[in-house]
Amino acid sequence: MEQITIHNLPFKPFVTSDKIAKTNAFLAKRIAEDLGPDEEPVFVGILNGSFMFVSDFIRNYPHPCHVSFVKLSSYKSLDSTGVIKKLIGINEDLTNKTVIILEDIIDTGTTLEEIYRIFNEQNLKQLKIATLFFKPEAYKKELPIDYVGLEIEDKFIVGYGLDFDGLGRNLPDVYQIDK
Ligand SMILES: O=P(O)(O)OC[C@H]1O[C@H](OP(=O)(O)OP(=O)(O)O)[C@H](O)[C@@H]1O
Ligand code: HPA
Repeated sequence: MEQITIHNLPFKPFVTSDKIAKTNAFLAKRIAEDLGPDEEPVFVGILNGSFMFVSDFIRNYPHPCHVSFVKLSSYKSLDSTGVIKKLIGINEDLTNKTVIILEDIIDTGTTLEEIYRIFNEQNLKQLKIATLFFKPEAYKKELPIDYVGLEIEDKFIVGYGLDFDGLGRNLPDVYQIDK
């Protein structure tokens, strides 16, 4: 893998698609073991970034499950604006359901806070959070994160669904800003 340029900024290879695939399998196995075969969880992906993760993750999930998406948005560029908008919500009734949120990345935790606010209003059986990437040094909240794929340093990444100003989501591997 070579260094790449997106919007004039250099990015270096960081996590290969192979490592991502292994991490997905590990997360799905752990969640399946915790929930067991009869739970029928609703996996909820947070758009846009999570679309690739969700699609690969659920292929590794061995038991019956549902899949849905919500769209919230805060990031405009490299930094969070801190403003969250809920653009698409879930229509189905989640009362008494086990909901597992699937995030591509938890960074400052601003989005996660909003997720807890929205889903705690519904009378769920349980709410669990799974994220492929987590930046512990950037995380500013106390909210629990149940399943973490990979802990990473506090540097901007792109690829595998994650974008930098709209570009880079299609990259199968993940790249880290090189500066
Ligand atoms: O912990 P935080 O600091 O809130 O950052 C994490 C959020 O940022 C990204 O979404 P973004 O708002 O960029 O929207 P996108 O998924 O459409 O790219 C990512 O997909 C997470 O949802
Ligand atoms: O490092 C990141 N890359 C892309 N999107 C993001 N959203 C929060 N952190 C990131």
